[in-house]
Amino acid sequence: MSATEPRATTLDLVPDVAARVADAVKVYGVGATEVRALDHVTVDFPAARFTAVMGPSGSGKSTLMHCAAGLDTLSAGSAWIGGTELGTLNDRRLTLLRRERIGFVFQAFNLVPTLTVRENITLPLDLAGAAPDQAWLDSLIDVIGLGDRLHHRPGELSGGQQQRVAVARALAGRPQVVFADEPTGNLDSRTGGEVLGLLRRAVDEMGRCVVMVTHDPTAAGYADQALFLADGRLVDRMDAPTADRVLDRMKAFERRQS
Ligand SMILES: Nc1ncnc2c1ncn2[C@@H]1O[C@H](COP(=O)(O)OP(=O)(O)OP(=O)(O)O)[C@@H](O)[C@H]1O
Repeated sequence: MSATEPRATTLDLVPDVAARVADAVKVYGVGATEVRALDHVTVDFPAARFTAVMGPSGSGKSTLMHCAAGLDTLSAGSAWIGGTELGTLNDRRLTLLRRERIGFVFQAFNLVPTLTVRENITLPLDLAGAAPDQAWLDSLIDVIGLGDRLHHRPGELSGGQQQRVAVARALAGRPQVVFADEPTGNLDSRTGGEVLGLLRRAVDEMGRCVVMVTHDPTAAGYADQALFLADGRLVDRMDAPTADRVLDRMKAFERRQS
């Protein structure tokens, strides 16, 4: 490619990649306070696959997720959602892309307490002025198993039920990718399992790409692949992880670091 040619902004050769970061570097602060939160990380998040991002506290998991989702910008390298490089977008287009192509699930549920379950689920669509796809919404409501609670407020639901609503909200706009940051961090193991089963169904039955940051080997066991970060670097990955294998790998890292 000549120096005068425009930079490529599509990834046509890899259509099955829903999200990607390439040679990603993120530096916070300057001089003595500089922290290299991501240090040349390249990773693909395939379509219709569930990826768990693991690693010790401070290893860069949230930074990776925030930069991949366009909530934060990279210091160097590129982040892509499908064929769109986020660094080429202005703020308005980035906001639209996040709204239309990405769903988010947070540890703290983040539902609006004054709205009903149904209103919370359709909130992103309402804010975007988009017409809901009724058949899709019906199937989501069916999958989360809260059809009899649609007119309840979040305060009348258990934590696990609230997080199931948050997952439905994340999926309501049929996003290309769902980013989930410790989605089971506030839940006991049984309700956590329900939420993870729901994310799994979003991948298997709805073809979504799910990227989940977690500390929990059991949660990672629901994923198709687990990525391991340490000191801002991608140090390992595991296909078809199980809780036991992930736990063994984490112990091995700890032994190596001590
Ligand atoms: N806004 C910020 N300003 C300065 N440093 C930051 C900022 N955000 C994160 N960091 C630093 O970047 C590094 C990676 O942080 P990050 O939150 O991505 O780690 P993490 O793996 O998600 O950690 P945890 O599991 O504790 O949530 C840490 O050293 C952190 O202190």
